[in-house]
Amino acid sequence: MTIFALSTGPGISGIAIIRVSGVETKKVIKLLTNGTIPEPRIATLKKINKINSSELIDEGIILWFPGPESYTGEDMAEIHVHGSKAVIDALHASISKIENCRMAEPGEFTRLAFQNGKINLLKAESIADLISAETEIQRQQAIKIMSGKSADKFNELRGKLLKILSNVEAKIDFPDEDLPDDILKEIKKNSNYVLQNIEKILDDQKVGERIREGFKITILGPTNAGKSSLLNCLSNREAAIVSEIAGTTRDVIETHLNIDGYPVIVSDTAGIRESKSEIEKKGIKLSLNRADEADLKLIVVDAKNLVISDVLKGLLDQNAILVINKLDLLEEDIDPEIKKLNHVLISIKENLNIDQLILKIKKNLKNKFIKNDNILITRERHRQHLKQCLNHLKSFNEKNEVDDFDKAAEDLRLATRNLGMIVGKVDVEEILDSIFNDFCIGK
Ligand SMILES: Nc1nc2c(c(=O)[nH]1)N(C=O)[C@@H](CNc1ccc(C(=O)N[C@@H](CCC(=O)O)C(=O)O)cc1)CN2
Ligand SMILES: Nc1nc2c(ncn2[C@@H]2O[C@H](COP(=O)(O)OP(=O)(O)OP(=O)(O)O)[C@@H](O)[C@H]2O)c(=O)[nH]1
Ligand SMILES: [K+]
Ligand SMILES: [Mg+2]
Repeated sequence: MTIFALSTGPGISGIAIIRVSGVETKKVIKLLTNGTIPEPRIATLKKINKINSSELIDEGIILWFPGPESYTGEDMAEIHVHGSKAVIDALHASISKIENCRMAEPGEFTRLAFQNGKINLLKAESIADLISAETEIQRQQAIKIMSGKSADKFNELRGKLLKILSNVEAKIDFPDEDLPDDILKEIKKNSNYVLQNIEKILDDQKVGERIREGFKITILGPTNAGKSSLLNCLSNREAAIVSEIAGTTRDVIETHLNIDGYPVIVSDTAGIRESKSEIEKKGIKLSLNRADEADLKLIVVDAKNLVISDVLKGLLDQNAILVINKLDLLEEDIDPEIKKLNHVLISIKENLNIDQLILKIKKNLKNKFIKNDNILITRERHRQHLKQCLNHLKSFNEKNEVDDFDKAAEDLRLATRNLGMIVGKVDVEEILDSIFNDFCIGK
């Protein structure tokens, strides 16, 4: 099957690129240009006609990449045309008429690249991350993984396990021969090395995932404290409705920010109070769920009504900042007990001390992004495989008895398999759909 898709973004653009991959690629070029195949990898200007007609669609540039030296490893072509809906539609319609040509699924070009051994699974995922990167740090992380350092590390660890496995299997094949002491020592050394490396990689404060998905800040507090006002103030736009009516916000409202290159998702939530309204109660439940997931909580309270409920007290941990708002209305001193908490006094109305709050947020953020190791886990999938690997390795280490060699070998095989799945070295067919469905079309 030959696939094709628009690889540049949708909407009007100066130029659009349609990519083709598969055995019929040459035929597609010939039929569209009524002519010869350009020199490989040389941009060549051509008149592009409707199939089986001399009606001109557009003048465009054709790039011909004969397989296997192409992105997917198959024969490929790029057709660069003017980026209008009409040109793209006409081109799509023409290519669809050619036998065995169909529109590509999301991520299908990259899936082919993986299946044809051009790239490993980590690289495929990081290409998707690079395409959706919005901030500098997200771009750097994606490029780092694309360059292959993490994959090298996982392959190195897997290699060590395979080495152990071959020794253990030798013992199973020749049960009468004891493993020499130096080999037993080597096995112990290597399995501990892998174990410690994985433990170190897992002990990462989820930095990689935070960079990929965004650092989660949740605004919480009693009704009318100014939570929605704070969201609007931080994101510089009217994202949420502000009113003097208590209970205005019911749903969670999110905005995406870029703070010094760090991706941040700020959520405004329903004010927390005793409520009889079923809708409001649902909103409050959502607020508390968000509090659980947050990397940082901004607990907003009204300076003139400084009672902190038990629920809010429970949320004031080391990942929380107490934001005392409406400083402009404050007449008396603040309770010294409250002053002991990690707090900041602001007025959104008078724009007082907002910079202090942002500084505090940045400090918290930067602390969370510190990481000494180069190996970054960017997805839950990687974490799960590493945890499984660790469990099997621990179970392997517990088996010292001579009779347990069979079971030990099985533990090792499973540990090795889980490491292999991260990079895509072993059969991962069942997880490919879920990985590539997140891609955009044309990639
Ligand atoms: N026009 C265009 N720009 C693009 C891409 C593309 O496909 N087309 N890319 C798409 O991702 C990225 C560049 N990545 C690419 C990766 C591999 C090959 C490729 O043809 N690889 C062959 C030959 C390698 C070589 O000659 O060095 C191969 O791996 O065998 C092309 C682009 C970004 N820019
Ligand atoms: N005086 C004063 N009023 C403020 C300040 N910040 C917000 N307000 C007002 O406080 C009221 C409530 O603000 P909101 O942002 O809607 O409060 P909220 O916490 O989102 O309220 P709910 O969504 O109902 O829980 C509005 O009338 C705001 O204009 C401030 O710094 N000073
Ligand atoms: K309100
Ligand atoms: Mg609100």
